[in-house]
Amino acid sequence: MVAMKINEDLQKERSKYNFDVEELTNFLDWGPQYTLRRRNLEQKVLNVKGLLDDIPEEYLSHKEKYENAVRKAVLYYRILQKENHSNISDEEKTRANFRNMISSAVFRDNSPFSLHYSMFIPTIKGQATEEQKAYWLKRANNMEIIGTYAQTELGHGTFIRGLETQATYDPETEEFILYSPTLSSYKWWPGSLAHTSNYCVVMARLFIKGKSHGIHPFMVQLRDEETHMPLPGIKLGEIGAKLGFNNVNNGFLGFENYRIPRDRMLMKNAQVLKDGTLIAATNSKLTYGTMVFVRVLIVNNMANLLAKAVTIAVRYSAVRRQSQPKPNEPEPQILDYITQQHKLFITIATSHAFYINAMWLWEIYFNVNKDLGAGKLENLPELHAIACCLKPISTSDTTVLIERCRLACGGHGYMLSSNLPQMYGLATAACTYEGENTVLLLQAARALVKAWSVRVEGKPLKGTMAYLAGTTAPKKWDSSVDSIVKIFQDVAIRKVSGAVETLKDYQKSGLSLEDAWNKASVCLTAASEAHGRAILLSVYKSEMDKRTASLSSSLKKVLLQLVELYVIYWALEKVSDLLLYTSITEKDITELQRRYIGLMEKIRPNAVGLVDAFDFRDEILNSALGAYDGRAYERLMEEAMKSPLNVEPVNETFHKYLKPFMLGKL
Ligand SMILES: CCCCCCCCCCCCCCCCCCCCCC(=O)SCCNC(=O)CCNC(=O)[C@H](O)C(C)(C)COP(=O)(O)OP(=O)(O)OC[C@H]1O[C@@H](n2cnc3c(N)ncnc32)[C@H](O)[C@@H]1OP(=O)(O)O
Ligand SMILES: Cc1cc2nc3c(=O)[nH]c(=O)nc-3n(C[C@H](O)[C@H](O)[C@H](O)COP(=O)(O)OP(=O)(O)OC[C@H]3O[C@@H](n4cnc5c(N)ncnc54)[C@H](O)[C@@H]3O)c2cc1C
Repeated sequence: MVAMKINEDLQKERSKYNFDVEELTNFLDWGPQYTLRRRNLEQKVLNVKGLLDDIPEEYLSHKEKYENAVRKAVLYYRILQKENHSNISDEEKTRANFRNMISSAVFRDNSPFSLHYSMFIPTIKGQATEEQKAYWLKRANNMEIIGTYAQTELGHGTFIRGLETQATYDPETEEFILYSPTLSSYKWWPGSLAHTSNYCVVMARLFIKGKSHGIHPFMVQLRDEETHMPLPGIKLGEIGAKLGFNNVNNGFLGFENYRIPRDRMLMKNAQVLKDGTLIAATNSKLTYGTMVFVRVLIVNNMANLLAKAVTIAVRYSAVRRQSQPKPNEPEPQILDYITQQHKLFITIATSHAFYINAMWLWEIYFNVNKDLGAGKLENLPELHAIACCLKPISTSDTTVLIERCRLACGGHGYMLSSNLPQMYGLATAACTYEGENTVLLLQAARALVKAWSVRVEGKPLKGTMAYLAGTTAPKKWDSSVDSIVKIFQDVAIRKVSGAVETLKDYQKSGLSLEDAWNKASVCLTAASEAHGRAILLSVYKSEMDKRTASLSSSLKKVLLQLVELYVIYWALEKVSDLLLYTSITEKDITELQRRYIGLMEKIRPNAVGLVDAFDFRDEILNSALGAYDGRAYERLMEEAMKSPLNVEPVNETFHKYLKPFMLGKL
């Protein structure tokens, strides 16, 4: 094997760590056994020939990009499918996949099968009867069929109750007739829908004997299994080029009186009997189950995206030298600039905070899911409320921080070969999909307003809302990490009480609840954000205290420095709230700022170690700037040479246009 030549600056950085990188990797992976599993899977995938692109995706046309993505998806998912067949529970599978990012070695812009795994299979699991599962899950797991989740329509994404696609039951033939009555009722957006899937779960409005019974899921065959032609009555196509997700084959779908048998309605929660009798679900929101599952997944996914982005930006910042602050001294590594550390170290800490919160959220999800299996629904609203805070906060923070990582790489960060712009595209999509962020914060606000009325009635509050029973009196400032975390709860109490007051005031002025809600909605989303931040901070702190107990003291110290950095960063970001609701003074704020700078100095020697511990192989980073060896300039040049424009020294446009133009002939 040829020894890898490592950039000297990076080599020096790697001699400075004061913790064990492998120990941190194991910690982030949820245990060493999962590190091993992840690495084995990565190796298996990377051993497959033809999976990695010779020509970068971005030089392909829209059509070629899709075709190349499908070619790779087939090779890639065959391996994944074998892994998923191994005999482990969903809970175990989740842990094993927690930091699985190998797909980003294969696709920079997501995959045409991602909806099959992230939504189609989970919907069958969550919405189908045992009998339906036995049939459909087997086919889906074997990838005999490829599916997607078709909910959003041209006219409605957010407002599910406004969906127009009709599923009318015909008791004569025991069939549902699917119909798209308007242009706005066309399904629009589902990934894989355009040319990849041959089946999908369609969310449609159920009509029985002329009466509407709300939205229900239906398993629908879209294409002939042999020829892949759209079936008669199905209108399918692709929605066109997007900011990102260009491998994902998002499509549109309309129905012209398309008939499906009765047993194609997924009937775990609600059933339509042969004679058209409807047995309604115990809770109509059970139909929204897949969305909750994906919202939970997203927090973990954002932690992974951030980890990748910051690995690239920190390694690049260690090899990049710029400016000359001290005369006659060499140009410093840009990582030594405090402003650069301010951009990057919070990104490392945020990734940890999201990992820890995602682990915590997964446990809640699995417990609630077990309860649902036993017919117990009482913890579902809380899970929904938490997901409606953490999904928006994690996606919007990730979007901001990936952009910050890109800016931290200067001009080179603007190159697609850095992979940072594509990661931005993936993160910002998540602010919209699976429930637009503002809309979800407003859902969480409903739960908070309800909780407030429970408090007013003097009844106990449960779980993540229990702290809302605390006093609304101004808080004495105390700068210990534990106290600041607690103060974020106090800020949330004040914001919730303020939002409820605003809402009530508008109602008292004569507005309807709906109009008052609309007028108070900026305060309401701010209250939800504050509640979400309070959860994020307290879970990060308390879980880290718990989980680091068994770690070496050196690693524990580094991890707790990041917790402190995160807490102080947010205290400074939200200083206006602290000034409003606590006794914090200008002197306290200056002290916090100094402490924040001091922490960055402590973290600085470990910066490269911290990102190395994310343990992303170069293929996964897929970036000219972030490779382990730090040869950023060489790779930028290698990538530039892949540009199709560099194939010939003179482009034909010279003869066709430039020359005649310069000679005044054009
Ligand atoms: C295991 C293996 C692991 C490995 C797995 C494999 C790994 C794969 C790799 C993974 C990588 C990860 C990345 C994935 C990539 C994905 C790609 C992109 C996918 C993008 C897909 C999409 O983008 S797909 C469409 C999503 N489209 C929405 O997301 C619509 C939002 N819109 C709403 O969601 C509703 O429209 C909205 C607003 C609630 C109002 O709904 P509405 O009008 O019916 O309700 P109202 O407002 O009237 O009422 C509200 C009352 O309902 C209660 N409630 C409402 N929802 C509830 C719920 N879910 N559960 C319980 N309760 C609920 C609430 O708590 C209120 O309760 P209360 O009344 O007591 O206050
Ligand atoms: C990359 C990508 C992939 C997707 N994949 C799928 C898929 O596989 N399957 C699928 O079914 N769908 C998919 N979607 C669709 C996605 O779920 C919707 O776009 C999303 O739910 C937002 O709905 P919308 O587009 O109707 O936005 P709108 O609801 O129209 O939002 C527009 C604006 O209106 C505001 N707004 C809307 N309602 C309210 C309200 N009640 N109060 C205050 N403000 C409001 C929003 O905050 C936003 O600012 C995908 C979308 C994207 C971008």
